[in-house]
Order: sequence, then structure tokens, then C-alpha cells
Amino acid sequence: MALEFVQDAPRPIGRSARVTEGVSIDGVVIERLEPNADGRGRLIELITTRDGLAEPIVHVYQVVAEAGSRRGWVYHKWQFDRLAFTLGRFEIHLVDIRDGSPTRGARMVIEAGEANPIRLRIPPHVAHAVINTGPTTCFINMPTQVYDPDNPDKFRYSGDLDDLATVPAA
Ligand SMILES: Cc1cn([C@H]2C[C@H](O)[C@@H](COP(=O)(O)OP(=O)(O)O[C@H]3O[C@H](C)C(=O)[C@H](O)[C@H]3O)O2)c(=O)[nH]c1=O
Repeated sequence: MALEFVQDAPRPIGRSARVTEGVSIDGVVIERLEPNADGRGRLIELITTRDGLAEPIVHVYQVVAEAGSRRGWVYHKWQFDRLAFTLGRFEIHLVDIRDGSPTRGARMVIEAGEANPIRLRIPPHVAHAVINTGPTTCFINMPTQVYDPDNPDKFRYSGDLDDLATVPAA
């Protein structure tokens, strides 16, 4: 007897939408991700070219973040980060330390995670720190460049969240 698999019917799906409110750093992009939930759980598209061009996916990794952990301050010289926060609870701090930027010195604090799933694009030379304010969970990064362990595109500053304004421009 032949097994018959039935194609899913066309269905409406949640689409990401760009957030502009509270975005005070030039080049930072926040996309609100829309979960598609049903009785089995939920599915969230992290990136798609369905609605327009996106830079190619060249490198993707998952970070498991312990409860209360902080990653940053860090900035990248060459890559854009494309971070997806869909689980747990995170606070992402950003400071524009770019010389010549129209928003130099601007700061942003973004709350993201299960209750507010987003994709966040961070340009080079924008310092950032990711703090897990909830239980141990994970987030995804899809940076625009491959990680090179011999020449990591990571420039770190270990001071407090509040004192980054004193760091010389990159
Ligand atoms: C990025 C990367 C790292 N690694 C290795 C290198 C280290 O042994 C270990 C942890 O990496 P790293 O210390 O670079 O990770 P964080 O400092 O937590 O940085 C992460 O969180 C902050 C907020 C970010 O913005 C970074 O983009 C993101 O990578 O994984 C790899 O093996 N492959 C990779 O692609």
C-alpha cells in the first residue's frame, strides 16, 4: 500500500517587523520576530530572504548563557552581529563609540527573549554587552563574517556597564 503524505494547506504566518521606537544608535536594527505557535510549541523564523535581501549566512552559532552571566563589553571591527533572542530574558546594552558617528555616545538598553523575541543587528564599532537576566538559556548569532580563531574580530573592555563613556574611540 502506497503511503500518502499530504502537503500542508497554505497558511498565514507571523512576519518580522522592524522596530523604530527607542532605536537611538545609527545602523542598529531591531526586528520583532513573530512566533508561529500551535499545540506542539512554537516556531520562529530567525532570518529569511522572503521579504527582501539579507546578507548571506556565513557562520551561525548558539551561545548558552548561564543565569546572571554577562558577555561584553565587546565590539567588532569588521563584522555585523545578527543576534536572535527568542528564549529566556536578556538585557542588551549598546554604546556607540564610533568616531564620526552621528549618534556617537548614544546608549541603548534592549530587553529581549521569550516575551519579546527579536533579531538585533549591531554594526562594527558599536560596543555591546549581553546580560542574561533570566534562567540559563541560549541565543543565536549569525554574524556577517566567519570567526577566525587566529585573528578574532573581538575587542574587549572589562569595565562596568556605566563607565564605557570613558573608553577612547575605536
Ligand atoms: C565567536 C566564536 C567563538 N568560538 C570560541 C572561542 C572561545 O573559546 C569560545 C567563546 O567565544 P567568545 O569568548 O568569543 O564569546 P563571547 O565573548 O561570549 O562573545 C559572544 O557574545 C558577545 C556578546 C558577542 O557579541 C559575540 O559576537 C559573541 O560571540 O568559543 C568559536 O569556536 N567559534 C565562534 O564563532
